[in-house]
Amino acid sequence: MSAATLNAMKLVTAAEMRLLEKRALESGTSFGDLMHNAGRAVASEICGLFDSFPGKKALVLVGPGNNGGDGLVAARFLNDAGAITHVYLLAPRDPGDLVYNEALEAGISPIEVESDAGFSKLRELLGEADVVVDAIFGTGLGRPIGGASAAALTLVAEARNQRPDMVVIALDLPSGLNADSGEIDDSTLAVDYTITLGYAKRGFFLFPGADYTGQILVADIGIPDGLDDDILSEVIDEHDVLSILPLRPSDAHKGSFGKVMVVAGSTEFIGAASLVCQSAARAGAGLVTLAARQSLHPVFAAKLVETTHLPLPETAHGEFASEAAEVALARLVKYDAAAIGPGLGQSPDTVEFVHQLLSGISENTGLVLDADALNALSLTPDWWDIFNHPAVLTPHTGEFARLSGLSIGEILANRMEICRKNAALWGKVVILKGAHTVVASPDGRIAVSPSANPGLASGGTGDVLTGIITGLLAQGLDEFDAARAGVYIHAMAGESVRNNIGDTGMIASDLLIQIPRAVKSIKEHDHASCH
Ligand SMILES: NC(=O)C1=CN([C@@H]2O[C@H](COP(=O)(O)OP(=O)(O)OC[C@H]3O[C@@H](n4cnc5c(N)ncnc54)[C@H](OP(=O)(O)O)[C@@H]3O)[C@@H](O)[C@H]2O)[C@@H](O)CC1
Ligand SMILES: [K+]
Repeated sequence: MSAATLNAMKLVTAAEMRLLEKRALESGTSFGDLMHNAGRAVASEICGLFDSFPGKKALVLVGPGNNGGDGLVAARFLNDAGAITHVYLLAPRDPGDLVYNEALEAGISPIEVESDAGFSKLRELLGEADVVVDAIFGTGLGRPIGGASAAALTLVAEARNQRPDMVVIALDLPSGLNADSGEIDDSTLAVDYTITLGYAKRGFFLFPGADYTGQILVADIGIPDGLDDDILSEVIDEHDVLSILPLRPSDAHKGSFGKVMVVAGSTEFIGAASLVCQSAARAGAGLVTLAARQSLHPVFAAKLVETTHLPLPETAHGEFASEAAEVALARLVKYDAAAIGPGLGQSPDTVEFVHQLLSGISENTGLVLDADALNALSLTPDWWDIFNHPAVLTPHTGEFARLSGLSIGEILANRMEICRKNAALWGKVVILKGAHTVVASPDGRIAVSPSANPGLASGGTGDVLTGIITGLLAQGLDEFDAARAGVYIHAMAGESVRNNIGDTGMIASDLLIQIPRAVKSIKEHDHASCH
């Protein structure tokens, strides 16, 4: 979770970055200052990566636009810091270009792109460089990369394979990575570090781009404070989570931490209900009750000893009886939050049961809908016009496709933007699960998980997330806070398991005991950082 160590990290699109730049200029900062700050900050970050920097060999690949301009400034500061610095120009710079002339004055002799296809000079430099900076294209890329720039990037990738010690840095972003969608160009480099200017870009947390950035470092380029209040996307951060976690007063009793009802499980999917109940309790809920069909009760009663039980009436065929929803609703008025859906199945009687529950549930009950509750909703066209209870929806990509009518390809092409738009349309907090899970609020806020853990791609881990969020809702958090804190705690629990056993063979039950440990670690981290 390397990104989690960064301070609250806002995420911008290329258009938002241009807007922030415009605001900075309007508030009196000059573009020259921004570029100077950018190049200096990048050089300073690079120096900090080495125990001793003087004498190191730095190669800066410079493109035609302002990203290349930043590269020229960075080269000057790397030179000042004692590096043997070479600049390789992939396109001619304007003779009147200030930063180009400053580089010349500092004694740097830029090397013009070679006209022969062999790139012998570039190969020679790559054979020796300790650090290579990709300053070819930034947010202004307008078409696929071709010609000398593509060839140069390919040569860097080859050199990097031969000399793994060589450190490759992307300035602002790896050339060819789309700042908004995370799409990449064929020649985009998978770098060791991305030193990004002012703000991290959304595309760093979207695939395939997320696999290309290496560690992300955000360089301060002097955009004045207070200009980014309307930037609503960010990476979920430990300090934010700490600030929203419920307090645990010493004189608490079980009622202090809220009551959760879990409506889940079927003959086929027994385990889902257990995982939700245990996760809600592990997230701190005071009391968890499982409402499941009565014939399943003996199994659950043996397995879930801390949970209380509400057996629901069923038919002779093992389906929910028509009065089952009424029984659940009568009890639900005493509960603070409910999780509905995991492992319920999709038979017509179950769908009818879910519809009855959702149409009768009180506004005061915090609600998390997952799995078969989402599938049941999807069966009603324009379901969001009818079901207007506030709720957290936790779809994976397939469930999101059913809820929205979009194809999986359309969703994967821009998960953040799609999630944001649909959260607004549906009037719900929506969690689009996957690597770098996205949480979107109807008011436009987006929170992204810092974690992409393949170990979590196994059955039941989503049920654990649902339980955690419902447990947090019961303790009084609002939907968006419960969702982002829940996603973060779930990710931390997953990282702990991965650290212990690796990313293969992790099972959802492994996460359970890690939930309170994750909460403890968040609280202790704050304690440590205060002293
Ligand atoms: N925002 C901020 O606050 C600050 C931003 N800063 C920096 O500005 C960067 C954005 O700069 P930018 O707009 O000049 O774009 P950039 O990526 O350098 O390239 C554009 C050039 O490339 C060209 N071109 C495009 N595609 C091409 C292709 N496939 N193949 C060949 N050519 C291609 C295009 O020319 P054209 O399309 O007209 O042919 C144009 O000449 C940003 O990433 C950051 O580093 C800082 O300096 C200061 C503060
Ligand atoms: K770049």
